Parts: sequence; structure tokens; C-alpha cells
Amino acid sequence: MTERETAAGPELAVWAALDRVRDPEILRPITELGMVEDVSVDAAGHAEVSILLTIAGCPAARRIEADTLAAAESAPAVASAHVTVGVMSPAKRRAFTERVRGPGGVRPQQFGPDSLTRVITVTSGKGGVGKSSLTAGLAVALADQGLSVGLIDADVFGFSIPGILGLSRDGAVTQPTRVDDMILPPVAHGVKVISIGMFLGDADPRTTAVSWRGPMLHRTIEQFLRDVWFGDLDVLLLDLPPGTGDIAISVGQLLPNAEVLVVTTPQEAAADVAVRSALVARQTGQRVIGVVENMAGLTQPDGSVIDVFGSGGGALVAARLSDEEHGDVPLLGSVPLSPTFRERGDAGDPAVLSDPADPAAAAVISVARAIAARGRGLAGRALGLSV
Ligand SMILES: Nc1ncnc2c1ncn2[C@@H]1O[C@H](COP(=O)(O)OP(=O)(O)OP(=O)(O)O)[C@@H](O)[C@H]1O
Repeated sequence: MTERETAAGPELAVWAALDRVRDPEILRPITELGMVEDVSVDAAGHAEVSILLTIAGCPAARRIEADTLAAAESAPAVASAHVTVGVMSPAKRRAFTERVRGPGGVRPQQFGPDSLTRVITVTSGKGGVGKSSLTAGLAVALADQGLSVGLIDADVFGFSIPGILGLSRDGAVTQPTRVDDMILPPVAHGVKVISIGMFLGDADPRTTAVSWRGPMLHRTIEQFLRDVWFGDLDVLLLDLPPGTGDIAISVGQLLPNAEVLVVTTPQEAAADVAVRSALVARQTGQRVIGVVENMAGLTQPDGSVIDVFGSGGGALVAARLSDEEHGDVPLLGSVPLSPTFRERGDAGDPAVLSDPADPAAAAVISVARAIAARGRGLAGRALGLSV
């Protein structure tokens, strides 16, 4: 019998209250994860709760402790509460990782051909068109719409996702928690995020250039897919370096179900490169699901609009990628230039949550709705039917 099964009265009520405390990285109740060691309530209504963390000083420790205390205090018949925090023994930690990941030592790569997760890579051809800002915004907006979302930032040359999502301060990037060989991605604004920028050791990402060749990048993405525990995701987004064939090939091999979203600016010159990057992805078997135009017309205080980067590039890319063989590739949205959108991104406080009425944020939210509504095409997928 477990501790909980023998509990009764106020103690059972505390256990029930603790069901509401979720591990902030795993997003599952601490009771389910075996993190509550003991609960006792004395005759005066004082509750003593002891919880076990995976590792000493785990980044989520304070939050788990505070949430546990608040939950215990809220239980009926509890007048006061105290929480003791301990650390799991290696055996308990093994049981914990099995509970999270499922039993068995062999970890298959996540998001393989039978996975139900939609994998969407975001590509742009040219750098600096706002691919990372849009990827982060879409991830947060999809999570806000109730989906379970993961985000892999594999943009070695410009890993800006931690900054945009508030996971980097003064050059220090939030580190993922490691529980033995399992890596738990930090959760930002409801999104599980892993970035190459989290694996630079003590190096300051502001002054550290990552110059990796294709094979190393391939291995890193492979490791992210194997060792980083994302859990059941509805959507996994990947922010990739602009326009490299190497990466497109790796993604095609590692994530054969990946869909591609193409980001371009309204400029015709950017359109050519964006089309090329989409064609490379297509050659590796990925399906292009749509185009998003970014940095479209900037609205002035008097209501007039300046097309800083021209106009029509998004529609042009969509038209050039649509044909009989591949069907219609839609322009899913046109995101205007917006100083607020940039400022909020720089502050790690994405506008899609903090200022959803901002025109750029609203456009990103609407693209996220369009992506969620389209669902995933089943073409080429094993349906898992047996007769
Ligand atoms: N719609 C927008 N309005 C205003 N600023 C924007 C908008 N989209 C992106 N930006 C800003 O443009 C800059 C470049 O954006 P971002 O880093 O997302 O581009 P990128 O395509 O990912 O670049 P790279 O791949 O080269 O790293 C950032 O400062 C970002 O805040």
C-alpha cells in the first residue's frame, strides 16, 4: 500500500490538494510523479508535507515548494502547513525517470513516423526576416490556444529563441534540468523550449560563435530528439538556421513527417531565396504547409501605411510553391512591422500574450489559429490499421 492509499481524513484531503501542484517542467502533478514522500496532519490541524526533488538545487525547487505549501494550506481541516524539501535517492530518481518516460532502457527517437505530434519546421532562406520571432510567437500562441507545444531552437548562428521567450538574462541562458540521462526543457509561456544556446557551458552566448558543420548539427538535433524529454506534444516547432541544405536533409531523415512553414518579407529579392529553401525541404520529402509574410506595411500614427520592404512577396512565394503536384500552398498571414512586437520580443515578454491587440501579434495569433485548424495531412503516413 502506498502512503496515499493508507491516508484518511485531513491527510487524504491534503493529498487531493497536492494533485493540483504540477511540476513546472514536466507539467504533471507531483503526486503522480512520486515527488510527495509523506503527508501528516496533527490534531491541531498542522500539516507536515515532505517532498522530494530530482536533484539538489533544481531550478524549479522554489516554485514547487511554494505551490506545495499553498496547496496544503488550502486543504479542508488544515490550519497551518510546513513543507520539507529533500532530494531523491538514485533508486527513486530511476523510478521517477521511468514514470516520466515509460519503462525500458532503450529510448526510441521521439517524433518518428508513428508519432501523432505535428512537427513544423520554420524556414526562411534569408536571415533576419523574423523567422525566430515568428516561430516563438506561433509556439506561444498555439500553447495559449490549449495545445501542448515544444520548440527546438537549432539556429546555431542566431539562437535568439531563449531571449525572445525570457529564458536569457544578461547573457545567462536558463539551463535545462538534467535527471540522470534525461534532459528536461525549461518551460516558457507554456512552451517546452530547448536551444543550442543552452549547451554552451559557461560561455557567454553574446560573445560565443557556434561554428558547426552539418554532421555535428545533425547529431545535436538527433540528441535533442532522443534525450530531451518533451512528453506528449500536439505540436513541435523547429527554428532552423536560414537556408542551409544540410539541415533540411537532416530534418528530412530524422523527422520524416515534418511540415514546413516558409517565412519571407514582402521584398521580391527575399522571395527567390525563400522559394529555394522550400524547394530543398520538399526534395527531402517534407510538405510545405504555407507561407507567412513578415515585416509588411508599418502603420503610421496618422493611419497611413509605409511599405518599408515593398509588398506582395508572401503572395508571390505562395503562388510559386503552388502547383498541380503539390496543391495549393496558402499565404497564411501577413505580419506587419511593429515596434511593440520587437520591443516585447527583446524584453522576453512575447506580444502575442502581453499585447495581443498589437497588429503584428494579432496577425501571428491568426496564423497560429490557421495552422491549428488545418490539422495534419495524412499523406504518406502509416495509419496503424490492422486487419
Ligand atoms: N513584425 C516585426 N516588426 C518589427 N520587428 C520585427 C518583426 N519581426 C521581427 N522583428 C525584429 O527583427 C529582428 C530579426 O528578427 P529575428 O531574429 O526573429 O529574425 P530571424 O529571421 O530569425 O534571423 P536569423 O535567422 O538571421 O537569426 C529582431 O530584432 C526582431 O525583433
